[in-house]
Amino acid sequence: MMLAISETGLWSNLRVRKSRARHRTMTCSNSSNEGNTELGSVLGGRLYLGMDFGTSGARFALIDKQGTTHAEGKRDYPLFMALSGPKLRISLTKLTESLEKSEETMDWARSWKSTLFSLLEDVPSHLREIVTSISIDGTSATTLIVDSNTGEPLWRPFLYNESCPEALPTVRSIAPENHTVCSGSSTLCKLVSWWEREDSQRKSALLMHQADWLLWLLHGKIGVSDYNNALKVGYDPELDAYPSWLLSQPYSQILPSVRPPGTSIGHVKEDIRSQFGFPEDCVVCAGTTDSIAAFLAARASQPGKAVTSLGSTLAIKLLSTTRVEDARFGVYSHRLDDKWLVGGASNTGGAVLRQIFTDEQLEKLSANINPMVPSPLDYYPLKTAGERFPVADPNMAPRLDPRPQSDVEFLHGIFESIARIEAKGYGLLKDLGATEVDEVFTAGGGAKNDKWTKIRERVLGLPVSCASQTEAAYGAALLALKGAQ
Ligand SMILES: Nc1ncnc2c1ncn2[C@@H]1O[C@H](COP(=O)(O)OP(=O)(O)O)[C@@H](O)[C@H]1O
Ligand SMILES: O=C(CO)[C@H](O)[C@H](O)COP(=O)(O)O
Repeated sequence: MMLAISETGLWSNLRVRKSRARHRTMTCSNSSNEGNTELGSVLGGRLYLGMDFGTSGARFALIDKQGTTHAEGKRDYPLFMALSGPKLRISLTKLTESLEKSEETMDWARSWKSTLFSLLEDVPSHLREIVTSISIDGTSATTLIVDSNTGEPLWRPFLYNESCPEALPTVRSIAPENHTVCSGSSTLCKLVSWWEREDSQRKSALLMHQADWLLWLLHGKIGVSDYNNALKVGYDPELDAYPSWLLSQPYSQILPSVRPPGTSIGHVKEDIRSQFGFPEDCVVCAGTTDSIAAFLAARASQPGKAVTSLGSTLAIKLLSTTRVEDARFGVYSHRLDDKWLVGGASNTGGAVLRQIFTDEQLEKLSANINPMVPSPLDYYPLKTAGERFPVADPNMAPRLDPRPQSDVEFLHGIFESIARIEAKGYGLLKDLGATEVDEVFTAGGGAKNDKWTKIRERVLGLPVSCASQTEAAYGAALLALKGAQ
């Protein structure tokens, strides 16, 4: 039995394109998006819906064939606690303790499902009627083990940055040396960890990623993933198949099927279609991961161009003609059509900032930073112990001292230290043989901080600019557009 402690799905930043109003896409340069705003003039009369399920909240973007945004919105994840059985009569103290440990007892699947349907409600109903296709990106390696008959989770989800090092010896014994799955936070380590812990439910179990499961709620064809989300369970996007060393394992029976991102999986289920007023021909398309969606949104198409997602975490993606992977450093390559998105994801990033400063404080303090003067402070900003990239060390400790008296200096030191991690990441990709980076675009909440951008330009020694679009949801909408075509 589930007890919903509180539903805090806050409605924020819903920006609907008003007829005859000028619409402003969410860009760093605040360029406006000129054009006839009459609904009837929506190019081709059809719209494409992308949803991004990030670390701290979810967003949607609704675009037309030309890429013009017609509506966008955001929801924070509501807090559902998975309290069951006699604990229902727990004391307030126990409940408070549970809330404090909310990450362990949070009912994430219920929160994501609730957020999905809240976001669909937030899409203006008159626009929903002309939505042709939908796609979703989710945090990479966020893993659900569900009942293949009902889709109900059999276990709590393993989050993207969760590590299962106890499974590493088994995974290393079957995978090629330094393969992408040879990291404690890989999906395969999470699968092996569950498999070795649970034998009663193996027969009906099915592995799905966060984006796969949310898309399944819309199309109803269980067990379909994409080759970006499936990379970290061991899918080989070059072979376009699971490798034999994985298929020969007993748990390969619970792996999902895999499609290229953006390909149509099927029509929206009838109950969902009638509940939200989607047209009969509305299709649901295979998704991707959040940092790849952010890369797609930036529309960087030449090798050497890169996108740094400065969200709760720091994920870098470099477009390369060569594939590179080395789990010792948390480096792997995603396939993007005929090229490779080489990169990795660090646990440093905005989540550390959010532990210390509010967004308003970040704005105020940043105004007093001189980005051209290097900070002498040498931190390794992490929320908790454990790092994935450019060092794969599940025990790496956060380093955020000494803390200076001045919060401006403290924030400057954090920005500069994260910039150094970013620079180390790009340098590592070059050393491992990837195409050398020549320009970095930025996505995510940190993209709007001009002072941080200047610090990063100085530390990277490269031009750093704002992506024309900064939202992963926009990238997911481009996938939906691709799927419809
Ligand atoms: N002005 C700012 N300067 C730097 N970082 C910021 C600023 N405003 C918000 N952030 C950071 O952006 C992060 C949220 O970015 P977002 O892309 O929404 O994250 P995610 O989707 O990964 O949850 C927060 O952790 C916050 O600390
Ligand atoms: O940090 C993350 C969540 O925000 C993910 O790890 C990020 O998506 C990087 O993974 P991938 O490169 O597979 O997209």
